[in-house]
Amino acid sequence: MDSQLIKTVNKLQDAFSTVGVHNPVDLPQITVIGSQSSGKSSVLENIVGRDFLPRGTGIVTRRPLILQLINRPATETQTPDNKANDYEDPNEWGEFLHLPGKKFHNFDKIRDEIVRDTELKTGKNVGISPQPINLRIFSPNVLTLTMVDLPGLTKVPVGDQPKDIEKQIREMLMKYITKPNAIILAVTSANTDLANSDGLKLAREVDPEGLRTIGVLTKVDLMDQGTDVIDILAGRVIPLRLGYVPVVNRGQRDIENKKSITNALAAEKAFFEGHASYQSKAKYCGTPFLARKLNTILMHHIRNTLPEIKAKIQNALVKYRQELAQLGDPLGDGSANQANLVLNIITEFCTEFRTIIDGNSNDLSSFELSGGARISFVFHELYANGVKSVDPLEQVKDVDIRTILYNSSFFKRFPSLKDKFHQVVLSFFKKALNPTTKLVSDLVAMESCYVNTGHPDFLNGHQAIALVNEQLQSKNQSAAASTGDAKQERRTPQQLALQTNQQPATPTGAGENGFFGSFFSGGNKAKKLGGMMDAPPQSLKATGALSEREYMETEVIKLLIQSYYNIVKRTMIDMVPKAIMLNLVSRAKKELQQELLTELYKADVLDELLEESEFTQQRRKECKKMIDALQKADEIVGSV
Ligand SMILES: Nc1nc2c(ncn2[C@@H]2O[C@H](COP(=O)(O)OP(=O)(O)OP(=O)(O)O)[C@@H](O)[C@H]2O)c(=O)[nH]1
Repeated sequence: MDSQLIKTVNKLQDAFSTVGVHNPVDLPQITVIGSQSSGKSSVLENIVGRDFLPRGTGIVTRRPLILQLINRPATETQTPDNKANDYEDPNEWGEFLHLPGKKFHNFDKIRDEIVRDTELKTGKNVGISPQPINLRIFSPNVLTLTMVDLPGLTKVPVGDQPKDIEKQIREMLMKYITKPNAIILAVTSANTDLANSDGLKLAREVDPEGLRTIGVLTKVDLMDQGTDVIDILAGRVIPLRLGYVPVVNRGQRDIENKKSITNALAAEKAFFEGHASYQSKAKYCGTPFLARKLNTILMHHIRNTLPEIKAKIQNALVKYRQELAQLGDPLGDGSANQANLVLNIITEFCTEFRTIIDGNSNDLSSFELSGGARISFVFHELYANGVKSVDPLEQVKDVDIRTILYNSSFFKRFPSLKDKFHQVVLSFFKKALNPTTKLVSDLVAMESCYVNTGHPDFLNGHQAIALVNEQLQSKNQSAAASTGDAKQERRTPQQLALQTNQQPATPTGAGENGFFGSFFSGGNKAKKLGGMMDAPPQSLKATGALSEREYMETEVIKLLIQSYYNIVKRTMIDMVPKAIMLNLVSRAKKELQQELLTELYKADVLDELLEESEFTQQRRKECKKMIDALQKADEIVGSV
């Protein structure tokens, strides 16, 4: 049952390794970290009992190695205890996930394959890669256990290694050890100061209380005479809840002399049993104890986390199934589905378009805003205020955003359809824009070619003169206040008449066609503005001070022009949005759908339009793979 649990997690690990995308379930595993040359590979090899890891200088471990050890009782004839590394034991073999079905009985070949596949993914001797190598070792001599060997923490890049190699390695290790279900095996050589241990320092960042970190002290044999690791083991230096295990691996010389692991393990046992400091606790020291301890810890950990893993698998399944449903099924070429799909997209698009337009025209304030902005463009002085008053979110409602997102996800799936849609809609609006622009410029031309002086809102001559007179009077009064009464005496009788709103018999020498004539005569008030300007009553002085009469004439003309413009502005404000509504908006509402149908709903373009984007095809594959893996995982955890 116990090793069954670990095997279950191994199967889960495999199930997710094939997916190639982020594993949604954080599986319990032992991650090995430590500085370079601290002895990580030696510890792993001792646990396995065979030499199979690459050795050399620099960063040897450049990709995570997920090592699954599976205890399997010997089924073949007895094999020697102390075998050479290339001894092909029928009871012991390794299998790589990337080479399914191929059994490696020769452990030298396992090492070669690790080197080969590492170089394949990362290049020779250069970078590191987070893509793991999955190796499963079956043996009667191992305890069922899963460990992840990670690159050693290094300080200085060597050779052509990237300059930021330290950061890259750190980030990769962090990714593994941050997961709450990771048990951290922090390897530190006993002949260095524990406080400076890179592995322990990193572990503390993610596990500050030391709840899921196990310390392994290597090179205990290399410690100075008279020193030992007893204080560390007793938790008096850096306490860890899971404790420390001291080990003795083969030294460099042992490796050069091809000392077998069997002999090395025997030497380790003898070392602890014969050492004054460790003799009494020898059964808590050495590699076999470490392997048993790891097996127990991992098992407990898996048992505790299994319910949570089951729930996570279920949740992830739901999520991926939903996403797959949203991506839709791949469409067979030329199927009736294609035509339906395009028809649906066109209908939905046009319905949304109309809803947005109708929604805005119902909402008077926002309609005025869009109409107003357009008019402001025509009438420059309103423009700035109009633009300033535009609140970009006023017309964008949450539901519109969701609609656009929904539509764009459709379009994300079919990029050609999106391009063609865009083209058709754009050219439709371009076509509709011509008559709209023509209508608006005709409106402006109509206003500029003829002024209706009989318009009920148009200021008449009497009112204009009275207004100017008032202005003049207040101007004179303020001048008199500063220079005495002399100025006031200069007022003409005519001014006085104007001031009392009396109608003078002949306004300042203008004839019947004169400037004020048409207003005072009370005859046909409709006159061409050009005609009014054609015969100015007096030549106005271009320079120098104006006489009061000249001043009055000028002011009256200005007032009349203003009055005329006010009427035109109101007309434009009223008419331009109507012109736009008529030729652009209503027409689009009525005809856009027909245009889209004519251009896009054609058998001969459907295949091209519905070519799915790379993203959709890729993501569908990923989702399917993930669902397969999760279903397998669900079955695996269901069987425990
Ligand atoms: N004497 C002695 N030497 C050891 C011990 N553990 C490791 N070594 C030696 O230390 C060196 C580094 O050991 P490795 O196991 O390669 O260390 P590593 O941490 O895997 O190194 P990288 O993968 O390069 O980071 C080798 O020469 C080992 O023989 C030990 O307990 N005692």
